[in-house]
Amino acid sequence: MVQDVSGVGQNGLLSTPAVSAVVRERVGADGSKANGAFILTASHNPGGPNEDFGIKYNMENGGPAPEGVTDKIFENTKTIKEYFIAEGLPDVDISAIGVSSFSGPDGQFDVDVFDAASDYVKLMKSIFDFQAIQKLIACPQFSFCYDALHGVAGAYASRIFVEELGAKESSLLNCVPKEDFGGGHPDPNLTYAKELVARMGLGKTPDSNPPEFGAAADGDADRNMVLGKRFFVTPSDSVAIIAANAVQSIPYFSSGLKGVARSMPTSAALDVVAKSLNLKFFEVPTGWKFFGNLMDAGLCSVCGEESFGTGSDHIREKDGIWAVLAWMSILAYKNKDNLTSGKLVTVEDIVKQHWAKFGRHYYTRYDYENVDAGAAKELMAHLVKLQSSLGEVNKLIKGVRSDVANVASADEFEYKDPVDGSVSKNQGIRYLFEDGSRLVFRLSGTGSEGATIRLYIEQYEKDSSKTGRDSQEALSPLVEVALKLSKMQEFTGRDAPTVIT
Ligand SMILES: O=P(O)(O)OC[C@H]1O[C@H](O)[C@H](O)[C@@H](O)[C@@H]1O
Repeated sequence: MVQDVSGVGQNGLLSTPAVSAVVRERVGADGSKANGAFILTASHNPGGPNEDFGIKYNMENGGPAPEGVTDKIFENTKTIKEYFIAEGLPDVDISAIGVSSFSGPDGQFDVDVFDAASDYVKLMKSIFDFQAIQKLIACPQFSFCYDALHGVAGAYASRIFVEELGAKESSLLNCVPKEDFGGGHPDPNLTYAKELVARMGLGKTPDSNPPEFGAAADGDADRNMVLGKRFFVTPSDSVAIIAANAVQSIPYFSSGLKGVARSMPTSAALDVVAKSLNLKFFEVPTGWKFFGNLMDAGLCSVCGEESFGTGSDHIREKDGIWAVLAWMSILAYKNKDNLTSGKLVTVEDIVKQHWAKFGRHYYTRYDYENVDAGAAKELMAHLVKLQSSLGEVNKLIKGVRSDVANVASADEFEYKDPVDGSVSKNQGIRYLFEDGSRLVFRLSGTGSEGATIRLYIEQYEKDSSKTGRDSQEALSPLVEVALKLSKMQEFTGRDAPTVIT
């Protein structure tokens, strides 16, 4: 949050006593005039007159608004006294491409309906080697299934996977976008993408011959889940594997990665890749907005979140279809010499080879949804209080599980943006163990009822002979410790999480 800011805003826009934001001009990236693009500036004076520096919020990059801007918008909403509703707006046929002109009270206005999928296909073709992916898809041993969960990804999936890359129509599952998502919950995870999970051989009554590669998207297609035959790839592993293979497999990255980034609760699998490849690395708070500044400053090429978001600097949001094309590119590259004969390198092989080289981060997330908001706050306060006496914490841990390492440090995650200097506090409670394990507790910022407590559990295993365990089993000692430490049941009344991923 920006503090101690001097100056008075102009035009009355986004101007508060605490922060002044000035609409300078509407300009495009190349300096040309552009509609609806704002460059907001605020001056920041943290340490006295000599340390004054400007903060530039570049809102035309298409990314989510940074905290400094949303905070100011929120402040301004408190002063709204009235709003107007336009009645009698003409209907626009959004199924027909072209410009429709209307006359309004202020004269003629145009509505331009364009085909976003064509623009997107063009962009993807400039990033990936479509010919290499076509060859993979044409290979008789390869099979693929894509589940759009009746979200918007369906429209893009048939254009890209079927029309451009030659996949069979039958590869597409739930790819007709529906307003009600066909009655399902369009969340690409093992709980909600049930049909895909079963088809990939991971359900209770699995298909007998699952495809080699499966993927799902959420309702607005910005998130993704990647699956192999009877195999789940955690989002944390997915971003690490994409980063490790990007330069060889994806033409867009052929000259190297500028850097990589992950959100704090995402596992440290990416950190290990960054270290080994000597890449710039950033750990940011949860929320895609934090990646945008890094990308605009040329510091980050690939990033990801445990919440099934993966992306790159081709845009300023996560991109579910991009992630699937990235995986297809890796599969195409790894199989380029055995598409006509021999056994395919599978998704599972790629992940296991990655673990053998970099070690494995066992990882799971427990969600406690719709918990009483007061109880959730108390639980978090309890965990913060505990952080001041690590001796007591370690005694407690040993009483629960003597095989769990000691906590080496504990804090509330705080981030200072390296580009604009803004500081984001209280971004999750961390307990960091001597063996590299982590427990992270956060309150969800997106839950719709009561509070959602998220508990992230992670353990690093470097010994390649021990990377093949079931993750829930490997993590069970740490889970036990986390539940006792947080007094989860005492505070929330819950003896089990709502969702485990
Ligand atoms: O706060 P949570 O419920 O964990 O949600 C966190 C997620 O919220 C949104 O979906 C953002 O776009 C993601 O970037 C973020 O990871």
